[in-house]
Amino acid sequence: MFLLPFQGNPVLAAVYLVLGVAVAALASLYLTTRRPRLNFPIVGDPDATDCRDALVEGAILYPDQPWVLPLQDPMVILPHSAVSEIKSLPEKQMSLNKELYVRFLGRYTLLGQDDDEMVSVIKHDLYRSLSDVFDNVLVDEAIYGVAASVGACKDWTPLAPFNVTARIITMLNGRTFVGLPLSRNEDWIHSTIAFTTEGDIVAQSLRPYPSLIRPVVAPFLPAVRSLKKHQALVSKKTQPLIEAHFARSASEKKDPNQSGRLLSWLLGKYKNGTSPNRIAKDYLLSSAASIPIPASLLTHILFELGKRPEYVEPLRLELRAAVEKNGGKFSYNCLGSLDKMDSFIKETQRLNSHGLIMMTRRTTAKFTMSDGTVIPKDVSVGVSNYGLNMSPTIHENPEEFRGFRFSDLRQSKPGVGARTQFVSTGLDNLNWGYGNHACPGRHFAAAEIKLTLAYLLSNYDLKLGDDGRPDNMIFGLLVVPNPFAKLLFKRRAPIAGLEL
Ligand code: HEM
Repeated sequence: MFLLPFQGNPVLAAVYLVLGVAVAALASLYLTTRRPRLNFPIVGDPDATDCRDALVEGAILYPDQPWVLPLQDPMVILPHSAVSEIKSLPEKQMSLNKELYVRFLGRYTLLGQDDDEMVSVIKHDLYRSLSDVFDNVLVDEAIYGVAASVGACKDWTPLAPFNVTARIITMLNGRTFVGLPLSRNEDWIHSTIAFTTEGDIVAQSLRPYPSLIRPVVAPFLPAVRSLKKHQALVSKKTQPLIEAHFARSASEKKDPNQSGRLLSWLLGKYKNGTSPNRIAKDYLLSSAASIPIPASLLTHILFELGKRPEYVEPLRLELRAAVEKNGGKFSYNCLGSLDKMDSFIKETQRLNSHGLIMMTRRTTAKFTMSDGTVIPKDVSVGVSNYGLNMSPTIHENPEEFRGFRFSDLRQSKPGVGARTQFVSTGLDNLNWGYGNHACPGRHFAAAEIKLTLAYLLSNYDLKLGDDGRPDNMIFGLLVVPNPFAKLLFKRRAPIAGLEL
């Protein structure tokens, strides 16, 4: 019989085990740090947590050529002119999913895993039915969500706006995606929000380990276990809905009042059936895209309104006029009349965009740019969004917050209309991305944000606390509002047609 050298000797076995792990760690370290050689200049401090200075410096030093931002996983910053070259490239050339999977450790966080069915449902079904979903599902849920999340506030009441907006957005999404009663289930709401915020903690806690070691370490990390728990809960709670869907007749499935339309559209894509785990994954991936970013933007909007109370009355006047014009009722029809609100939201996004870098992709094949520059395979690339949002050639006095910048522009320069809407995408506006991956949920997001803001403005006064408008928090490429900072809310007499 073949005998292993340590058999029967526990001390030797332990030595072999330690040696084995060390060799695996070294091999893994070698493999993970063995990156394609990048012959581009490096700009910025590898230890900086805020890359804005590097983006400004890089744009001055190398406006027309790629340079490297020395993140832990370095990123090649491409010149703005590259946007039109990369915007429509297929996954086999440049991949958004691969970038997400590698940068955010998708094996553990799910990010970057395949969710084509869900993307298609958001891009096509949800977009086509938006006005119907808005009037029959979202308005009712906004009334419930705002009242339940902000509360009575008879006197000035301090609340952390991110908690409020994340709950409201989660309820609006949930009502559209899975319907009542599940969408208001507290465990469901908690797990959905927690999944989207804890993913980053998982990525951060696992990133320092070499990739071969991560599967060994991961099961012991509390953050990873917690993420798995949320996944399991969503999977368990979705199962009866999936069974009910497949048991319903074709005519029942077409019922416009049927709850949880998005789930129904999604299940329609899985003609040969699917599993609760797969649906949970689709749902959680879409939640990662559709909860933190709109909730953060709404939070920034509330902070900006607290800082600039002079905008509140003009926005309320516009709301009142829109509702009156629409027969005293707030519905999807009103959104087209909310020109100032659209501008205020877009200006807030411009100065607080969640991404300092956009068009982030990973090359899945060698890529030769039109000027002959070669980007090797397996390289992370992106374009400075901060540079565009702060560009004086695109925005007059870019440092200045002008809430009605875009509505004024639309008035004074007829013809710029479509390009300056909040939902517009373009070469000069990457806040939603651009090209084949441009955010497919942006029309839905804009509708949710306007709806929530309308009910908040109508029913509450708000003001900043003594500490003023809190600074944003910057983590590498990401900008988030301070989730702990508070705003004060107080109930007011509502605008007719926008009561809670
Ligand atoms: C203010 C809110 C939002 C912002 C600023 C935003 C922004 C973005 C950006 C920048 C991208 C990447 C585009 C690219 O790299 O070219 C993206 C992708 C995506 N977004 Fe959004 N998003 C928002 C809300 C939403 C919502 C509400 C949904 C779902 C209903 C959603 C679903 C998605 C999906 C599925 C993708 C991936 C698209 C693909 O793989 O092709 N987003 N979003």
